[in-house]
This record gives sequence, C-alpha cells and structure tokens, in this order.
Amino acid sequence: MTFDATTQANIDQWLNGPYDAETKTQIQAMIAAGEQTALTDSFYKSLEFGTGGMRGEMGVGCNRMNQYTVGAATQGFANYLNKCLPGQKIKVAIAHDSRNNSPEFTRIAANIFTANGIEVYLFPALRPTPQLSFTVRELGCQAGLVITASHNPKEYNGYKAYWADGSQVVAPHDKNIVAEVNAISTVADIKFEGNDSLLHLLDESIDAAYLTTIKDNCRKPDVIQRQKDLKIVFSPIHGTGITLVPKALDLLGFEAVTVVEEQAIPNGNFPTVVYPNPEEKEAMTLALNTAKAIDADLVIATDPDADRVGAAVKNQHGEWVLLNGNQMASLILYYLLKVTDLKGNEFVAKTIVTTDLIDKMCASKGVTCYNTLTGFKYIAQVIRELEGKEKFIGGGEESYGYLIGDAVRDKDAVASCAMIAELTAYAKDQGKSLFDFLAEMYIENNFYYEGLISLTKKGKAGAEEIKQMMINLRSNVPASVAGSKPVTVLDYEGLISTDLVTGIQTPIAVGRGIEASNVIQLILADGSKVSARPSGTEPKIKFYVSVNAPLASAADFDKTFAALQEKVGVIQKDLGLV
Ligand SMILES: O=P([O-])(O)O[C@H]1O[C@H](COP(=O)(O)O)[C@@H](O)[C@H](O)[C@H]1O
Ligand SMILES: [Mg+2]
Repeated sequence: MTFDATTQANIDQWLNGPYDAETKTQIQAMIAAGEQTALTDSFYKSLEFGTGGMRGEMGVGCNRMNQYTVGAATQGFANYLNKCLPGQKIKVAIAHDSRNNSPEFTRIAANIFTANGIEVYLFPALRPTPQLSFTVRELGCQAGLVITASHNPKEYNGYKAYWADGSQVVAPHDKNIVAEVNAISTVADIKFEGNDSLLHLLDESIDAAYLTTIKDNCRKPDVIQRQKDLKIVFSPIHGTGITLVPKALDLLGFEAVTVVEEQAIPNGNFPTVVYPNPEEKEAMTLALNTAKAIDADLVIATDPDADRVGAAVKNQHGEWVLLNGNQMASLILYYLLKVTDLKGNEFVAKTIVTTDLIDKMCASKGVTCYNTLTGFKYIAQVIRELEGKEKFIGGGEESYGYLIGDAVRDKDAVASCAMIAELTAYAKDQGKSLFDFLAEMYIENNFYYEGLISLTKKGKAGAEEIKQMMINLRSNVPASVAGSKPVTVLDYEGLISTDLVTGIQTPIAVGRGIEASNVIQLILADGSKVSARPSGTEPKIKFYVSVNAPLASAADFDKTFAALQEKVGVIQKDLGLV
C-alpha cells in the first residue's frame, strides 16, 4: 500500500507517537488487512469544524472522532479561551447525547478543561442540545460544548462548540479555535488529567429553568386548556428528547401524550431505525403506527440531540402525511405572525435555502425576514447583532430546525414540540386540523413546494468529486430549466449576484449571517429557485429546488401539489440529478 505524503506522515505519527497501545494495535490491524481506503480516509486530513461543529465517524486516526481528536479540540478550545480572557474565571457548560462513547468523550473534555483551570458545569446525564445553549446563557458561561453528531448515522460522533451568547461558534472564534487546535503538534500537549475541584454537576434546577422558557413561549394557554385532550404521539428516536419533551408538553397542559415505547430508551445503536433522523420517512414509521393505532391528532419525533423535530398529521383524506421542514417552519411562523401583538420592530430569521414563503408572509405583516447561510449559528448571529434593537419572534430552516424566542440560541426541538402541539390545538379549537391550517396558509400566500436531493460522496475521493461538481455548476449555467430561463445567479463563494438578462453584477452584502461560502443559487424567470452546496456536516452535496403556484381553494390541494411535484421533478431531471 502506498499513501500520499500527508496520510503516510500522519499514520507514522500515530504509530510512533505517545498514543495508547490499543490505538496502535488497531492501526496495525488495518495495515495488515490492506485497508487502503479506510486508512486514507482516517488519516488524510484532520477533522474540521463544519456547519454544526466537528463531526466524523468514530475510530482511530486524525480524521476520526476518538479520545485524541476530542482531546486536541478541547485543548485548543481551552487555549483559546485562556488567551481571549486572561486572568478571568472561565466557565464552560457541557452536555452530551445518547450516542455510543458520548459520556466518555464528555468526561475527557471535562477533564481537559479543568486541567486548564476552567470551571466545568456538567450535565450528569444526556440532555438536549438546545438546553446546553440555554445553560451557557443562564449560568453566564463563556463557552459550551455538546458531544453529539446530531442525526448522523450511529457510526458518527461530534463536537458542537458554543460561545458566551449560547450560539455555536462563528467567525472569528471558529477559525481561532481551529488555529489553536492545529497548533497542538503532539498529544503530549493535551492535558488529560482533570482537576475535579473545578467540576460542578448540574442538577434538576436547570431543567426547571429551561422548561420555564418554553412555558413563556406559549401564546394561547386558554386554547390548550380547552384542547388538553389533543392526542399527541411523541418519539425521541432513542435520543435525548425523552428527558424533557414529555415534561414540556405536560407543563403546557397536554394530557394525552403517548410516547413510542420501543424508541423511548436512549440507545446509541438506534436499534429500531436505519438513521436516527426525523427527515427520513423510515425513522417516523413506529411513531406513525402508534398514531394510527390510537387515532392521534399529531405525531412528533426528535433527533438524538433534540434540536430537530419531524411531524406528521392527517390530510384531508384522513391519511397520515409527513410535513417537511419548510412546511413546519412556515406553519410555526404563520401562527406566530398571526397571534403575536406586532409592535413594528420584530424580525424573523431563516436560511437562504429555506422556503421564500416565509419571506412573503413576513412582508405581508411588515416584519423583517433575514436570510442567513445554512447553520443555525448564523440565525443566532443575527439575533446577537440585533439584540436590544429589534425583537426576534422566531426562526427556522428546511432541515427540521426551529426556534421560538431568544432564550435559546440554537434550534430547539423541545420548544418546537411544544409550539407544534400548541398550533395543532389552536387549529383543532377552530374545528380544523393542522393540515387545514397548512392549506389556509397556501391559499393566502401561494403553495410553495420544495424538493431536496442529497448525493452521498464519501471519503477523500468523494470530497474531490463534490468540489468538481460545484466547479462545473459555476461554469455551466443552463440556458433553460423546466422551460424557464435562469434570470439571476447568486454565488456566495465570490459574493456576487449576476443578472443574467442585463449582465450586471452586484455584490452580496456580508453581515447578518452572510459571509463567503460555497453556495450557488439560480433564480428562474417563473420564480422557481435552485440552490446547490456541499453539506458541512456529512459527506454530501445538496440540491434544493423551490417552486410555487397559487392555490385557489382547499379542494385544489391535491391537483396543485401534484403539478408542483412534477415541476420539481422536471427541474431535477434537467439538472441531471435524477
Ligand atoms: O446537523 P444539525 O442538526 O446539528 O444541524 C446543523 O447542520 C444542518 C445541516 O447542515 P449541512 O447542510 O451543512 O449538512 C444545518 O441545517 C443546521 O443549521 C446546523 O445547525
Ligand atoms: Mg440534531
């Protein structure tokens, strides 16, 4: 086997450096078995910070999640905090999800922080990611950490890093932390021996404080009181949602909540699903079966770190249908815009690949809608920049993440479950279902339909292929897509918007959650939109297509939906994606 120089140097370093015997034995076994691709993918680079922190498969190597990469990340994070805040008492809050090795990685990180003189506030057991964001703010910590790979497959783990405002780190802190991590040249520089006198275990009072913020989000307690029998099926999909979602629903007054028993116990092997991701239809199957058995009103399911939530309701034919992230983000904001007493300084935030239906609804209410890069950290950045000037109502993104109010600065599936239950109760109180509510929203604003295609391209070879696909897209803008001419290209890498009709180029403004990023958007003459970007959390390239058309009445729902689905299919075909 031969490797490129970097891969070989990294393998040699791990075989000869001060790493433990088990790690070395595993590397030697891979060499003996001739695992060229696995070795390359494990050693060709170091794990990087992406859209949602650092994420990778667990295993040996500098490009895998293990005690050394978690250790280096934490030592770098600690070095940066100590440099930024010299002489200050620094506090960091840490939580973890239900994944295999999450408690072990958490303990390693806690030890390294305390070894570097930093006070650690640790959740003694698994907790939702949004609760960590809340805790950082509540305890006045300077930083936070969650050991989780969110909804990724079970082989993965990850490292979500937070700053003092409760948001995942953005520039300049993200780059500065990475620089500190890269400056660690040997594992001997990592202080693994903790100082327990700086370790504080969090207790249930922090659960109560967090749940209070969810109660504060509630707009219509009287409606919930009347609809307390709303039948809700909830699944935590073996993750952290079990710790607080049932409590949040109970606190709001919902009395008919059924937890999907087979998925209630946290388990890092996620034994009842292929992927623990509520975006996947398969992951929702057990919850849907439970709902059918008891004739429920609503199904909700959270991902392992409980920042995403999937939902299902019955359509006008009584069939269970899954609502996607664009639909749910729109529904939550439709409701919030309807029931909030608007004073004129409110705003909403969403990502550039999330449905423009939200922009339209905000415009009709005179509410500003900010569009940010993908990553809830950018939505949090807008909230931070506008703190004290404008009031954040809520935000959301197509990948099943939503936030209500600003007590938390990351997407919050616990608060979202409560809000989705509330708006379903609100609809029911008017003799409607959540699906009727969806149709009403489309009748008022147009029926927006979005389709996402994600192509998985793993390892070093896959990363190169994705890079090339983005280059090709930039150099080959099609003359026509689904019979409609592209009129504008937005290239966020060069931060340039090009009017294809006049040829005029204008810069895309930086700030408010926008910076240079490898994303291209194509706007078609008929208002359709295509976006392409490499995922920052998984080895994937993502293509988002958005189309819309008027919806005359609820009776036309199926016809309009079919036409829009067909159109998305044609666009995807014209772009060579299907
Ligand atoms: O994975 P999570 O739920 O932590 O979420 C993170 O990653 C998602 C997918 O990002 P990408 O398209 O780059 O893979 C983003 O939409 C989300 O804003 C971010 O917080
Ligand atoms: Mg998640």
